[in-house]
Amino acid sequence: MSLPKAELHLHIEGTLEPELAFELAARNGVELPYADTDALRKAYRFEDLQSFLNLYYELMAVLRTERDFEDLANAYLARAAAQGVRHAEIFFDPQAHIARGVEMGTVVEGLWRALARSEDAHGVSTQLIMCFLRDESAQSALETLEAAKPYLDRIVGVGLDSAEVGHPPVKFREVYEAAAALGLRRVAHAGEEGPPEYIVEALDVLGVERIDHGLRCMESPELVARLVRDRVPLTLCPLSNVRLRTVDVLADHPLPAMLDAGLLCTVNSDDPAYFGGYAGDNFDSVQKTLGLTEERLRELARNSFLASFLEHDEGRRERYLAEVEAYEF
Ligand SMILES: Nc1ncnc2[nH]cnc12
Ligand SMILES: [Zn+2]
Repeated sequence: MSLPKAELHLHIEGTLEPELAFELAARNGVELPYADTDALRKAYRFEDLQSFLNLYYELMAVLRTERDFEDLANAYLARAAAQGVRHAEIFFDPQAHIARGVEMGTVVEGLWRALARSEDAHGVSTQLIMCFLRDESAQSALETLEAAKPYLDRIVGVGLDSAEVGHPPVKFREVYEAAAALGLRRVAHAGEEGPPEYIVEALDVLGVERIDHGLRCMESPELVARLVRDRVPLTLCPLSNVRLRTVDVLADHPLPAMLDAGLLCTVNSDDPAYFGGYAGDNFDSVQKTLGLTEERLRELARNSFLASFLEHDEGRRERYLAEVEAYEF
């Protein structure tokens, strides 16, 4: 669906399509333990978040040079643009690269080469959000923030991702305080597999402005009331939820109930190469399977721009919002 939208929950490493993975593997002399792209695609059957993360981290071995990160981001931006994405706030996972001997500068500069010409090349404005891996130590997150200091003009905010359960937001209090002091915006994954309490903690302890996923807020009417009252955006990823078995089938997804409750929901792709669709595909799926009306779809698109970090550029936000209103289904 080409309805104009902002994508606010997108891991750039999760856009690595099998074809590009093999191309980069050949370019860098990296051996992949899969015979071909078909064999790799067959591995895309996940039991839960961890089983996905295992493959996600394994395939990152092919990303080694600035050019690799540039090619990765360019491929994503072209696909996103074709599905109506007008603005993308892009997550990246520096610790997963630094641990393999790929420096912060290689990652950020490589991504930046694509992002810097994205508006001209694809008509998509962009921002970068650096995520901390929550299954790594708090000390490692602090070191990562330190390593990012030379690149802060290219990074709008920080996020928190990877294996959720057992790694509550409070573990990262210090690094989020330091990030806030540096003027960085704050978001965090919470309530994907973890309990509603993690959402509360992300808000109260980490001071986040948006919750990534946040699905499990629906278990707490009190929390829903708070999220509605404070207009806290949730960056939902319906196809991801099905593939990672957070919901059994898309028809059971709580998105309609969440919209009815007055939550500020957005629809995003998370790791589109792995979960069967980009942003527009996610919109198509919820329209078809959940029967969302055109007015609801327009609301989701509007929300995506309202929840974006375009604050410094109100003119642009207004232009995007006008495009949403003018869109003809
Ligand atoms: N859906 C997700 N949840 C947590 N960490 C992630 N890293 C990449 N995708 C993720
Ligand atoms: Zn995610």
